[in-house]
Amino acid sequence: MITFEQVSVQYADAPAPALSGLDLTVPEGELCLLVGPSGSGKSTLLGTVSGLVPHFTGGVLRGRVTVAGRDTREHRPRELADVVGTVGQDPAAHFVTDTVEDELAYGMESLGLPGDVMRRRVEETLDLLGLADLRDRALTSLSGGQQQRVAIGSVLTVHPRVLVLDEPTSALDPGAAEEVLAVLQRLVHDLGTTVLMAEHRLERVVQYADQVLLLAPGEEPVLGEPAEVMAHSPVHPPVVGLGRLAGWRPLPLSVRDARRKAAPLRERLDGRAPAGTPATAQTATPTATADRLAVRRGPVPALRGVDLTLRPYEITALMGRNGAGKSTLLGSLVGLHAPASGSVRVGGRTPHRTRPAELIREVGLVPQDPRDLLYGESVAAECAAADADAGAAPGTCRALVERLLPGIADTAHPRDLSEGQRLTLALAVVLTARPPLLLLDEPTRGLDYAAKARLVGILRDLAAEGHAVLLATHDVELAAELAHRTVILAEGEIVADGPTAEVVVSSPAFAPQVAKVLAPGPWLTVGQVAEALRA
Ligand SMILES: Nc1ncnc2c1ncn2[C@@H]1O[C@H](COP(=O)(O)OP(=O)(O)OP(=O)(O)O)[C@@H](O)[C@H]1O
Ligand SMILES: Nc1ncnc2c1ncn2[C@@H]1O[C@H](COP(=O)(O)OP(=O)(O)OP(=O)(O)O)[C@@H](O)[C@H]1O
Repeated sequence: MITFEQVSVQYADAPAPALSGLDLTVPEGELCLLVGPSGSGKSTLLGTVSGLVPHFTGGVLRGRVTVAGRDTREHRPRELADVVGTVGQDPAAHFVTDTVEDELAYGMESLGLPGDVMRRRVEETLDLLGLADLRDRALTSLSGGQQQRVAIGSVLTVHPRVLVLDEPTSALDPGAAEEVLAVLQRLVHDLGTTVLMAEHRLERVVQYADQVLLLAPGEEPVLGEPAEVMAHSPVHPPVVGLGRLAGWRPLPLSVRDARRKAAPLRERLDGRAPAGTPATAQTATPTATADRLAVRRGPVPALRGVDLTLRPYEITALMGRNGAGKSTLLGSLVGLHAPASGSVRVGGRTPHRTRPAELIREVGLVPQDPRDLLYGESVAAECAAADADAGAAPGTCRALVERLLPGIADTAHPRDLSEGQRLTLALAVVLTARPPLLLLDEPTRGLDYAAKARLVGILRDLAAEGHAVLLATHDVELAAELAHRTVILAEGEIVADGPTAEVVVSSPAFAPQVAKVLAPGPWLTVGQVAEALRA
């Protein structure tokens, strides 16, 4: 269905090709998962299929890519729209209408489908993606995850033969991610749709893949059975890490398969406990507090009666369904939203009444879309500005970028960076200021496991020095790895608040893979298990 013949892509000014030597076929009716480190060329590869590369991105495409027999270099994306549906990494950037319902219908309208078919498919899709209550809403008023659902829905309504999806679950809560993947699997099995999908959170997707295509810089692309590729892949989900550690063959790809093999490991671990996270200073003066905080976003009561205290030395994960109010809470802590009632204090100040120049000494936010923070013309300029704003020694920000994700060019324009590279830059800009309170909104989009591990290291160091960290995330593995404490929001209210191990294990939606495999044991991460086995 999709063929690549000797494909390579070279962007202007880039030192090396983003993609080279790609020679393979994705058969009809299969779900092919594209994996590889940040910046390895996944989005570029997807772009050659949807026609965005090189028509919209620039650069030179060599070789030939065909989809359903059409050469993507000779057909612009519009002329491929009846066969290929594409969801990019930044859904909001590609919306063409103003409301949810119009957006879902738009693709069908441009293909001239009959009105009754359009009506039916819009209704089906609203239900399928949990969007029925939002049908009349302006797209700009949606939360990040709600926008991503609309973007996925708008390509599903067209029933294209090929779906090209770039990190389609990155902003989705765990439940929604499972639902979307179940829908995709049904399209593959029942309608013979071909799906090509890039994703970093392999724990969510690898068990649905028929084939895995691994890209790694400087190495030949590898296409194969998921279990075979995972046995050697540098990026792999926790269940595979556990399987490799325990020597399970064949390698399990799902929690269910791993549980079947786990009895001996559970016995070996019996009577041991994970090394506890160091106790935090409960007595320290709070860094920030919310007191009966209520915030409205338009007509929506986004936060209701929120009581929260954030302390130095503590890393807190903020979790909850799409639209639960996570971004709103982070925004309130940096003064973006005034309380409707109740109060919020950060470093003794009231954020929405504090001048930005003063507030940045108290609190820094890495927003859900890192573009909101980046204005420079190059990586070097952005870093120099960050050093100056923070009064940090020249080179501080650049060193942080290098530590998080090595190899990003100084001269690159932030606009041209891969998703993970851009997030890395935004993280470094905020970390340069070393504010006492650090807020991160979904900080692992586009990041591979190695970059995530380095981010974990940096945040742990900051917490150990007395910074308070609050991260809103759908990444249950990250929360398990990093957070001392987990707070769960539901419809604007806090419904759970306690030590991460207790909060996440008691909830199937938020439990990490290792906890599910080794339940009822107290284990959350592969690292904890490895350490216990060494001891
Ligand atoms: N339009 C462009 N101009 C110049 N360089 C680009 C452009 N788009 C991407 N690149 C570079 O090409 C390389 C591959 O980027 P790509 O977005 O394909 O990676 P990726 O594997 O999708 O990364 P991520 O996992 O972070 O999304 C990166 O080094 C990136 O900086
Ligand atoms: N301008 C607005 N008008 C109406 N409703 C809004 C507006 N802005 C936000 N909302 C709603 O407020 C609620 C909270 O949004 P918020 O972005 O805080 O959610 P979230 O928990 O961060 O979600 P996600 O996980 O999807 O990022 C959502 O239901 C959202 O649709």
